Amino acid sequence: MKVAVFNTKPYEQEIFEQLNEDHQLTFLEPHLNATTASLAAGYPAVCAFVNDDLSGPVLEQLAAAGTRVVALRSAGFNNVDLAVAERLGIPVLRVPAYSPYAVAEHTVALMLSLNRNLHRAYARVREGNFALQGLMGFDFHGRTAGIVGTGKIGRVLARILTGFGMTVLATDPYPHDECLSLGVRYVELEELLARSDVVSLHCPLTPESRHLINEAAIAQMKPGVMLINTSRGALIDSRAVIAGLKSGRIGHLGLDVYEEEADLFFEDLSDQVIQDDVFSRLLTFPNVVITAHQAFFTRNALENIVSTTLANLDEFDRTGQCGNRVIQSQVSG
Ligand SMILES: NC(=O)c1ccc[n+]([C@@H]2O[C@H](COP(=O)([O-])OP(=O)(O)OC[C@H]3O[C@@H](n4cnc5c(N)ncnc54)[C@H](O)[C@@H]3O)[C@@H](O)[C@H]2O)c1
Repeated sequence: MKVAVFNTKPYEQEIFEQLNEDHQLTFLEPHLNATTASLAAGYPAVCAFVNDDLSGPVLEQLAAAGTRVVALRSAGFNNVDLAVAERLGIPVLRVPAYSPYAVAEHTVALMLSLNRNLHRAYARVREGNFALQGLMGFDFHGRTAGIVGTGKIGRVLARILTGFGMTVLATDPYPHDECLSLGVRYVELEELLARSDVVSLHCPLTPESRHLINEAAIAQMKPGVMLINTSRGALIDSRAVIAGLKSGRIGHLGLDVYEEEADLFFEDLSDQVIQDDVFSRLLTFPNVVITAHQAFFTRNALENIVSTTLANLDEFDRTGQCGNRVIQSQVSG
């Protein structure tokens, strides 16, 4: 198929070129949005990433210019207006799993960095400052972790954290046998928030889960809680989290995602003034570590993303269908 691959970075292009056999791929640097959608004219397939805009108007433009299928290089699809895609007859394909280990391990990297102040220790030692004042952490062993969403990533995290000797609580509308056999106890969100020393988010972003962590949820958390979000930015109300950090209710915050990340992440903005005051405030706290949506970013995961994307396009090209198609009625419940 002729595929317009939007928002390509050199590291992905290299892997696409290694693994592609059958498709005519055109690599485009710009993000997909209402201004750039015209670049896809004449391409039956559009390949897009998490920070591309697949809202209704963009999908309308793509359909009018001949797009027949959208292949996402991601698991999440909250950037797609599925109702409009369905109405236009554009199937949306995704990569449901590429490496839950990559994201779960990055979650643990954030937990350990925050707890042991590695981000501050690294800078201090390079400056010749070998004092320990302010770097004291705590043993994770014996503490309680709360995992919100025990899907593929949450389950890997549960395995790692039980290995640390933590008590693991979880909340998920669909409790999983693997977690139960690890000794994970499923509780309501309120109990999880009240009892956990570490709260880590691994549920999808839906209209229901938007701002799941808001002022009221933060008020229920243990004083000094560590909050980690490697799922989707808008699960957290950033302004409420800033208030929680200022009051000390939140003792540590680790973010790999941010609700307004589309204008920031994946680009080098180091010589520009950041216009987002909420994000800039988050950067000022000593007990906050932010990474720019890199939890997925391992070679294993990228190879899986690319090979599954190509296989999705193959299947669609051959059969007009795809097992990895996102069906709105199956995800909105
Ligand atoms: N930072 C990254 O690089 C990165 C990479 C991949 C995925 N993600 C994010 O991680 C999320 C989890 O991925 P996954 O592969 O484990 O997904 P998954 O679909 O396997 O699991 C999601 C789980 O969340 C549960 N859930 C749904 N709504 C919930 C709610 N309100 N409260 C509690 N649980 C709820 C579901 O029942 C399911 O068990 C994705 O939705 C995606 O947004 C981030």
